[in-house]
Amino acid sequence: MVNKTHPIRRICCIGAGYVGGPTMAMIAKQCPDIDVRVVDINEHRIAQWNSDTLPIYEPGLTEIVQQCRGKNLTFTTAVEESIRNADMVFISVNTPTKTFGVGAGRAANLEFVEKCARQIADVSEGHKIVVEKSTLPVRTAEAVKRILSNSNNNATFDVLSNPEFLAEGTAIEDLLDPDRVLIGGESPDAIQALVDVYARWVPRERLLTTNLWSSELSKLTANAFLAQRVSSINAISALCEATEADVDEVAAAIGSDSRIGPKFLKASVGFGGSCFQKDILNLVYLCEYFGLPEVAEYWEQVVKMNDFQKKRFVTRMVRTMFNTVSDKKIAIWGFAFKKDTNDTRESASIYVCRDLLLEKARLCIYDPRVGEQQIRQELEYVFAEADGELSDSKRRLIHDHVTVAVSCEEAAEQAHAVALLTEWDEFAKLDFAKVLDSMKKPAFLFDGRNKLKNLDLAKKGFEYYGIGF
Ligand SMILES: NC(=O)C1=CN([C@@H]2O[C@H](COP(=O)(O)OP(=O)(O)OC[C@H]3O[C@@H](n4cnc5c(N)ncnc54)[C@H](O)[C@@H]3O)[C@@H](O)[C@H]2O)C=CC1
Ligand SMILES: O=C(O)[C@H]1O[C@H](OP(=O)(O)OP(=O)(O)OC[C@H]2O[C@@H](n3ccc(=O)[nH]c3=O)[C@H](O)[C@@H]2O)[C@H](O)[C@@H](O)[C@@H]1O
Repeated sequence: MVNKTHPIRRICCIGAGYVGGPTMAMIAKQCPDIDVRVVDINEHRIAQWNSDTLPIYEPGLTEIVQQCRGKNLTFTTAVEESIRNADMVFISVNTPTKTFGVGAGRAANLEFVEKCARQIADVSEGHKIVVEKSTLPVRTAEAVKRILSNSNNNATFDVLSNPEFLAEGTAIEDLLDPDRVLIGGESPDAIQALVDVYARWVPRERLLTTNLWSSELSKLTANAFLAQRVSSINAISALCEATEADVDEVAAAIGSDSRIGPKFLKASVGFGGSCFQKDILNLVYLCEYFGLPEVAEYWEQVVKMNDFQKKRFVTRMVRTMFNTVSDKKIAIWGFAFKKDTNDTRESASIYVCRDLLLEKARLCIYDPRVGEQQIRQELEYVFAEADGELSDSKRRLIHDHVTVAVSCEEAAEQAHAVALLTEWDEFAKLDFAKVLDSMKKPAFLFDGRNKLKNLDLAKKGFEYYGIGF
């Protein structure tokens, strides 16, 4: 159906999530001659993509979607038809950590990727390029190729790996001006076809081409290195608190060494997000699988340090508040895993809230982009048993001890403490005299992002504690 060296005219992306949606919107914007179809089995999500309120919050995304939707960008549940008509099919489905069976808690669950590959094999005709956009364990393309080789209609395929490096909250900036786009593959024609798509707006020298396995492994490695930097500075933050050093000063001092660099050295209550932990655990699993237990242990420490940092934050709160937070009202400012996103997956807030609830604190949670239902779902999920069931006692604990506020001020009203857990800019713009006035005294403020550090809140009457000083 498609000549191997033809330019790409029709793209189908399976998975309308945080990656599929923005990535395809950017391709549609930059390539008006390419018809881009984003498909998903989740009807609700597709309906949201077709509405005025997109399923994900990402600065700049709505404008691009509105510009292209109805022209060369379509969101649809017509999965098979869209695959059949495409020259190039991106697989951008979720690859969560396995929760059952072999590799549970570590390996990536590739069920959804495999289903996509089977569906592509079933419905395709002629020749197609299949692009792995999801983050996958190294050597996954081998399995994808084997599945595709059993096509119903003798279709032929090239498989490429094109991992995505965007960060949430800055997805549009990252897609518009990426440090690099990585394309791994075996067929020079297929690689060139994808290079030609990105070359419409990304300078050629930033389009890196590698073999399949390097590309797959580079994605896991990039996330592992990034997360390692956060865990490293967080480890140092604990030492700073014990020694009167200031972690932000240490970060600035080491970051000005050009070999270290200043980015990703912000100490925090711990990294969150759907990928860092998942991808490192996946790397750990792979290392164990390939008989490299020392390498596995080395990387696992990054996740352990992150867990320690979240626990340490709660322990410090409890100790500071006279060793008990039972029945104390604590305002939680921020539930998303970072600012400028509505994503709460693996957010440090979830774990801080869980541990405070186990101490029987009363939580009043506010996040500018996360609604009550999502907050309650995350808390129910974190308290669920291994079989996914929530016990009555835990349901009651959440029900009786959690309220959700519509503003920071409301959350802080009559609170014994505030815990700032997401670095939303609006938190630094509050009238802190008013906040102080409304709180119980001493008014404790635990800043898990050092967001308010420069506001001299200690001088203004708060008992102010940050990270790493
Ligand atoms: N969230 C992020 O910032 C980044 C994520 N990634 C990777 O990209 C991949 C996707 O991540 P997200 O977009 O965050 O996931 P997501 O969970 O937001 O979206 C995945 C979508 O795929 C759909 N889906 C699953 N199976 C399907 C099937 N058989 N047919 C049609 N639709 C199907 C789901 O319904 C869901 O809407 C993951 O591998 C992730 O590790 C990579 C870079 C950044
Ligand atoms: O594969 C992925 O999913 C993506 O994961 C991260 O992106 P993301 O998780 O969206 O956001 P980051 O900006 O990396 O932040 C991750 C977490 O680390 C925390 N963080 C980050 C940087 C820092 O200095 N300190 C710190 O605590 C953030 O608050 C957040 O909780 C990577 O930055 C992306 O390149 C990658 O594509």
